[in-house]
Amino acid sequence: MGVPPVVPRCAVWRRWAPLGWLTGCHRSASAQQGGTNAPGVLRQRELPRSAAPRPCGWRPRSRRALHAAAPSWQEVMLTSERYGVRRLPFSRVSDGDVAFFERIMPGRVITNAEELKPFNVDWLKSVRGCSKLMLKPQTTAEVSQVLRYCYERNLAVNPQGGNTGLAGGSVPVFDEIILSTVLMNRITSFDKVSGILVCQAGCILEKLSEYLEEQGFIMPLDLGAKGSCHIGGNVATNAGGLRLLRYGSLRGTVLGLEVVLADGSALDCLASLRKDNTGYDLKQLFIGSEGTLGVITAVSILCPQKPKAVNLAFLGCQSFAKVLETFTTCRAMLGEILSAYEFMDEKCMELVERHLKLSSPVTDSPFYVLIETSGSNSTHDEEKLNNFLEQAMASGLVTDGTVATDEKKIKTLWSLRERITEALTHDGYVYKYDISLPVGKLYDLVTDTRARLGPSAKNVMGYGHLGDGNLHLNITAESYSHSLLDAIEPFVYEWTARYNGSISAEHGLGFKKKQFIQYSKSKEAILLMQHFKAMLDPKGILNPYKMLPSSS
Ligand SMILES: O=C(O)CC[C@@H](O)C(=O)O
Ligand SMILES: [Zn+2]
Repeated sequence: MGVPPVVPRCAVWRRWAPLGWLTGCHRSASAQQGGTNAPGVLRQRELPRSAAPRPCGWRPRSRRALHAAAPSWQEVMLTSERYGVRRLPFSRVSDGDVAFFERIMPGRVITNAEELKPFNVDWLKSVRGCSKLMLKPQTTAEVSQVLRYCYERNLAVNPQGGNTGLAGGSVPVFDEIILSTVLMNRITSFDKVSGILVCQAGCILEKLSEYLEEQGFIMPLDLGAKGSCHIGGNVATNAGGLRLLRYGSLRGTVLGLEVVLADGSALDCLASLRKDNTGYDLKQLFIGSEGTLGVITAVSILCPQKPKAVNLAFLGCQSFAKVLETFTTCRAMLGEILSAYEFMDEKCMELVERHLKLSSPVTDSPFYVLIETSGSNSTHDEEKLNNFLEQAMASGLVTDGTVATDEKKIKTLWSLRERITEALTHDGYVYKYDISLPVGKLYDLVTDTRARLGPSAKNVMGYGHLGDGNLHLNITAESYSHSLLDAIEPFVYEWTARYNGSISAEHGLGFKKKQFIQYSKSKEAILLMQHFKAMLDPKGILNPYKMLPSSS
């Protein structure tokens, strides 16, 4: 990637370069990033240009690379041992069960222990189950058959998409049958007039994005795990991501769902309507239910028009107060074209540089912000952005920065933020907290946690979706330790509850946070959730040990 020679380099303060240039003293990203995760390499368009519905189950881009670099499966302690969990009295998978599944989906029944290993461990290598069976249905009818059988036999089931979850919700705790959506990867329809996409649950988010982009649309959500995560898993966890500020949450953009319930009955709520006020909105029950109420098999989702002009500014700020002020200023000055406002602290930058060999495009600062604009008129958008940047500069809100309009350069800048999670996995064991807070208090939690843990933590850092009031507080240590965990929890949850925050903004509760739900939900609300669970899944076979605390 060439840097325009006319741009002043490495000055203490640089003038803003014309939009579309990456300014400053960063080294060539293409020479340094390498690896299969490098932007541009990973997001090559693989889809043919035809608009016809097609499967979208291409090989995920990033999980392989990450798994290759991380510790081996055997090093991950069994969840049941680490957390002292007792197995519930479900039946155990018998040879007869395997024979039944082989009959209904020949060749798509995995019992080989080696093959099963990656699906028993989460992406973070923090929880591990010991499932002996994975099933790969292709149709809703097959999911129905499987669940009907499991329900009768009292066999526990762990629905699994791309296994990119960060709260331990996507892998078994014991020997639950893994019900993978990996082969449910067909796009059913896309309506260019309404922008409504209907697809199976196992479509990979990035493949959907590529498919839509060919037609002038985008997915309303975007996240770092896009190369592996499945849309069904996104909906099941109500994933937020980088575009929520602009397009809202999946609770608004998902228009319909098809779900198979625990007893195998299929619930068709796959509406493709913007408006539908006929009775309770049942699909909302399954959005964010983390596979505990039903298995999502198909999704109908409203997709925005692809913006014609996208700009990304990467800026350095001297304090968190300036990060906040920059946000209010840019919201006021950019208005409708603001599409993302993300922040990261200097620790995050240090770790992406050290572990991923990415390079910062700006001079070292205590905080960095990424501001994305998306609009339909590049002249108008650039003028607005320039005005904002001049003002931010003149008033000392930001002390350094760079701007990109070129798609490749935008991706390079985004990767500094998107790949923090990956960088942290190379730093040791990661304790992960995904907190919603009043935005003004967001970084205080990082500072207080850092002060509390002192040298017992290797690194404590904060980043996230500032525009959504969502902090990702991450703590690394050489290895997992009970005593460090005890120092963090419930401290972080109590702190969050004190400011009426949420202990899970977008990652869900999964296995790791289910016992702490009471910090964010009232007793009555939890009880009602348990009633819903008991009504829809009376035997509790769907994703047991997750999301809700045990009622006893
Ligand atoms: O790793 C994390 O804590 C956050 C992951 C993801 O939600 C992100 O925003 O990058
Ligand atoms: Zn996030």
